[in-house]
Amino acid sequence: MTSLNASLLASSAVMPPPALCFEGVAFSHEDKLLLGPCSFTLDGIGPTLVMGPNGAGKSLLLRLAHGLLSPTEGKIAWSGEGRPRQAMVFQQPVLLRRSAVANLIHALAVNNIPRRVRSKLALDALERFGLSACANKPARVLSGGQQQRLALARAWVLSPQVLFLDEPTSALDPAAIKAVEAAVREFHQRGTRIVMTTHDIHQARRLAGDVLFLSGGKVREHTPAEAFFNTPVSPEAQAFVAGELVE
Ligand SMILES: Nc1ncnc2c1ncn2[C@@H]1O[C@H](COP(=O)(O)OP(=O)(O)OP(=O)(O)O)[C@@H](O)[C@H]1O
Repeated sequence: MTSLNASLLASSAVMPPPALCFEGVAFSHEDKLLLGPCSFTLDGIGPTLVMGPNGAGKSLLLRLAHGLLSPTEGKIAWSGEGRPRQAMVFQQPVLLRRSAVANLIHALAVNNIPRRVRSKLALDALERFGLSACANKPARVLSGGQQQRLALARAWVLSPQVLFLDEPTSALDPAAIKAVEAAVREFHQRGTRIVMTTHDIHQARRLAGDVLFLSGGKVREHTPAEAFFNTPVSPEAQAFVAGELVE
């Protein structure tokens, strides 16, 4: 491990992950309210799993939190000073037309990591994610599972304090899902705040520390995972956990 990663790791091990606070946040488009207004704070250890039916507003919530969209009302705040280091992994990985290792080196360069350590950090991350043999292959010819692991490796090299994952496993087979879930756990153990959407209730049971449940653009419930799965309170969450078709 390089001293750069070691020092980032040491700092994230002692620091609790930054808390995320939505205060009356809403997002409208062409006068149509799509999300909120919603207020909640993610200050537990997580991982936070964001669940709800299609169109509930899960991706919008993640994009707002990550800063890809601005709320039309309300405020999004982080504990600590400024914005934390954060990364996002999407359902379809967004990779550059270059080799796997070059994708990681590019991410390090964009984040001002010194040139002399970039190759070593990139190769270490590829090894960590079982991608050493693919280092020089074009990223876009990798399998779906390999591409998703590459997207995770790219997040990993940046030692994010917060990682958003938007349905990262919905296009993957069971073996690839297992690899992604193992990586999510490792980020979490490293002290990264995880906020992840999924449609897979079994996956949520495996990973969640707390659940944020949305339907119709509203946050219906935000509770520890055990309470959500055993004693959901809102009628929408009760129906969802019971396996009924919720709109
Ligand atoms: N940038 C945008 N501008 C306008 N409308 C949007 C935008 N992003 C999403 N929407 C709309 O907002 C609603 C919520 O979409 P969102 O993608 O957040 O749902 P979701 O819960 O993630 O759904 P799914 O489970 O199908 O991915 C949808 O009606 C969608 O069409």
